[in-house]
Amino acid sequence: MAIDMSEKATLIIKNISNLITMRGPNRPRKKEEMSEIGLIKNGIIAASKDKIIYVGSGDLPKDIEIAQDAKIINAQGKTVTPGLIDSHTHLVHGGSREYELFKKLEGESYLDILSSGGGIYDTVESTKKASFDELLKKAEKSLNRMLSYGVTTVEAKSGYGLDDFDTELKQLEVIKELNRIHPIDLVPTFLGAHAIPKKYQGNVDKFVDILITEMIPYVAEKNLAKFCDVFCEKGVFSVDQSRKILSAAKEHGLFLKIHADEIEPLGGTELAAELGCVSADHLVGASDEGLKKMAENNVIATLLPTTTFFLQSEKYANARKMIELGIPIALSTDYNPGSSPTENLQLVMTFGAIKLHMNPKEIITSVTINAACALKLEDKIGSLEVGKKADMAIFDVPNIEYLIYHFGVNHTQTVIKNGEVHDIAVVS
Ligand SMILES: N=CN[C@@H](CCC(=O)O)C(=O)O
Ligand SMILES: [Zn+2]
Repeated sequence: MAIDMSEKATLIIKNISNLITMRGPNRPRKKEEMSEIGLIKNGIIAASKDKIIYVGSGDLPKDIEIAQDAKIINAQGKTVTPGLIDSHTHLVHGGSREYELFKKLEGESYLDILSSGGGIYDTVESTKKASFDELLKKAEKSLNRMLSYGVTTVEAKSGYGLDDFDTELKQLEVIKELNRIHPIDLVPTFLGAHAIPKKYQGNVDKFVDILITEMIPYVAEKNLAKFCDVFCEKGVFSVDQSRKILSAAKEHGLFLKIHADEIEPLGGTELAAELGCVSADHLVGASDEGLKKMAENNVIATLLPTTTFFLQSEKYANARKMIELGIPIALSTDYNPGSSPTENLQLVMTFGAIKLHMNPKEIITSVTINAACALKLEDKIGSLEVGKKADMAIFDVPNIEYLIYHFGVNHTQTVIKNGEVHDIAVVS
């Protein structure tokens, strides 16, 4: 096992029944690699402040110095994984849309609700009305929940201001502030192209122009986002409009994501391959041709099965076909007030098994190293290896199969973020 003896251990987790390291190359894992989780039985892991300095089994080598006030955790009977990564969320928003669930139960579709001025537009109004502090407090509560589920890094999008740039910026500033005050690391994404603003419904190209010439350059220049995203969907942004927006973002140095073929097979998957998006997300309606192109161009598929569930759709993304084609998969909550109001990534993992037919090892890969790659953070997080961040979750479960099987509850006992210990109240 690799070892760094230059610093004293400040945290040791020992007697770990199942230590899931995810060790291996710092790149997206595909095909059979998605089932290589680097399991160590009777594992031990040591960190010096926020960095991992040792990963192995049995005892710590004698030559590692232990700090006097080192924290030692006994993880007998437990399972330890890299801190989970939620790589697609709409974390910062005002209000809620519980009424929409019941409209959908009465037969209205998500896109019907959106085209009649509800859905995302409803949240745009609530987010405009909410103060910076109100948005901050609400998102902080969600982040606390996410941390409690074992999540240590979260992507967060704007997208509830649209043409109201001040609201878009307010969301991005809230994300920046949360990054400062909350243990979870946040990765900001600009999603001004989340719906056609009501004012531009007859003139979408004008809004695309504003996005390209004003909003994206400003967001990039002020370093307010790492990624740019577009909702490419029937009745929202077309493939051509999405191409224009994402190409401009690329020119301004932003990495790309796309909400692609979520409901209708429009061609967002093909566009993701053409532009070299880091990830294409949703993909329920993706064409076989589009998927082949994604595989050829190393685009990660971020799948969001709780969204499909909550939209009450019969058809889920074809994860097995994607894995067969060599597309790396990340799994995420898509936490948002309309189509996936849950912060529970453990629940998403269960959906990964039951609805996407992924095996437990593929599922763990999808919420650790592949999710890290979907955020371009694979050099820092996603696996437990010397030199990487001390971000880990200790689950009170005998194996990862159990974590996925006993569903809808929280199995986290302790979360380690940047080497800091956060105890989570579990019922045992
Ligand atoms: N589909 C577009 N955006 C979100 C939903 C946002 C909302 O409904 O507020 C999604 O990824 O599911
Ligand atoms: Zn989304």
